[in-house]
Amino acid sequence: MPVILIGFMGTGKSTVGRLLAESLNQSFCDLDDLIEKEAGMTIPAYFDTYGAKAFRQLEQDLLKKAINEYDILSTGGGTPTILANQEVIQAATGLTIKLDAPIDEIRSRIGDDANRPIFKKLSRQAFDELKQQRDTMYNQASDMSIDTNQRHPQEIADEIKARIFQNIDELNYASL
Ligand SMILES: Nc1ncnc2c1ncn2[C@@H]1O[C@H](COP(=O)(O)OP(=O)(O)OP(=O)(O)O)[C@@H](O)[C@H]1O
Ligand SMILES: O=C(O)C1=C[C@@H](O)[C@@H](O)[C@H](O)C1
Ligand SMILES: [Mg+2]
Repeated sequence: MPVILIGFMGTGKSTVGRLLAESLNQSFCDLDDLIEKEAGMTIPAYFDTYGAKAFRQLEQDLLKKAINEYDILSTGGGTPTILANQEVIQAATGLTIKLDAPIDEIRSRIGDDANRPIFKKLSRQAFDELKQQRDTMYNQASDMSIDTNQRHPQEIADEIKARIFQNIDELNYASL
């Protein structure tokens, strides 16, 4: 069953997705990594060179491709904020899971990581507001939400694994 991880930047989508794929021995794609590979440059360099609109278009094109190719897909923090991407995610047959964390925990996790152009450019207040605004979209696009605060990424991957097996059991039971 394909798993799509969504959520605000710094909630651990890339970290947990990788661990989950390793533990299930399934294929994994990190959409941001795929974008960087395809573009031949880092995301901040892509934003600086081509702008946010071009970035979102490339992200959308690669989301459509990757969603059918991989078992576990970690999206970028902004992926579900685009309507067309929400539709692609909702049309996928797997489980879409929102990862979450309190805003101060997110701030301390991403700290001065220069690889997140949106974080770098926003004031503290604007960053808080962006999370609130985006949370509504993540909630709409996901089947379940997991609070990652004070939890090791491996523990979160294990919880997702348990939820996947629970889901498969329920589907099998329903088809009896
Ligand atoms: N559960 C956790 N507890 C503490 N630190 C974490 C946890 N999960 C991830 N981290 C750390 O937080 C930082 C951001 O994690 P990660 O890159 O996985 O987030 P992301 O959701 O993929 O962000 P983005 O949307 O920007 O791609 C990393 O330094 C990672 O090691
Ligand atoms: O929150 C966002 O809009 C982003 C998050 C990152 O994963 C990258 O996709 C990029 O930096 C944009
Ligand atoms: Mg990531």
